[in-house]
Amino acid sequence: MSDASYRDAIFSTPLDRVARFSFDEQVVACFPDMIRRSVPGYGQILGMLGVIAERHLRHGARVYDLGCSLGAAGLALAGRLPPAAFDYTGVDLSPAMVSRARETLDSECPEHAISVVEGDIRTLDYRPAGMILLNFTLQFLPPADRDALMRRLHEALEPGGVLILSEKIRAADEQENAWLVERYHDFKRANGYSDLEISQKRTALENVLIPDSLEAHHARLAEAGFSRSLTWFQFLNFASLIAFKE
Ligand SMILES: Nc1ncnc2c1ncn2[C@@H]1O[C@H](C[S@+](CC[C@H]([NH3+])C(=O)[O-])CC(=O)[O-])[C@@H](O)[C@H]1O
Ligand SMILES: O=C(O)C(=O)Cc1ccccc1
Repeated sequence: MSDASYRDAIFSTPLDRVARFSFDEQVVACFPDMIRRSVPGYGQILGMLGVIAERHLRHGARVYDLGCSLGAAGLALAGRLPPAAFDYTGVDLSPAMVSRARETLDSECPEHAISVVEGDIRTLDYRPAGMILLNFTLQFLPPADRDALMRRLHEALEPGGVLILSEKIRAADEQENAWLVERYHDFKRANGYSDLEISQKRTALENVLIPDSLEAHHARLAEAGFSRSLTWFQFLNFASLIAFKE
């Protein structure tokens, strides 16, 4: 397997039938480029994970990165924290993502305690953790499965632990939502995506990526038992929340 990364051109030519979006080999091969050009604030959020961990993570505690894809959050943490500071477990359902993540993390941060598990975050057996990351992953779960997962994650966190939840969001107000979605498409255009790419990817993501509103996220976190949550980052219709376990 090569570790080359390609420019995302998946939706650049007209497709007879646009298939449901999936995290297959084709997506894995261009994923770093796709996510950086498609998620406003992605790099800034990653950069803050280590900063937040420095303030909130008990020394040596476990960090779960759920839906870790290529392990970018693990790399970001390892770039800022020494090896003894944390024990990283990345989890992803896509075998193609998991094998690439293992290769990258093994070669980029051999000193850090890092493991990557292929599995479904809905059924994983969680061990106690100091920090749980859901960086643009919850949005891909069926909405009916989201509340139960959040309750299990709250249970797995140690007292004083934090959960970081980054998501594409839907504004509760329709007019506000339409403006954010239009400017998001402008953002993608400014990053080199054509109208065809934007519209075919939108079709592929229908009923696959289902955004909630910020209000729904905060309400779910409260119901799961988190004593406090706040939105620490927003750029267009993408946001990141932090939730605290007492
Ligand atoms: N049930 C599931 N169980 C495990 N993994 C899942 C599941 N459903 C989806 N995934 C995985 O969640 C990841 C979502 S991408 C995360 C980016 C990363 N966090 C990053 O910081 O670069 C976000 C995006 O592409 O917008 C994919 O790798 C899926 O295979
Ligand atoms: O590209 C989009 O339209 C998105 O919503 C972001 C995204 C980024 C990477 C994979 C799937 C969705």
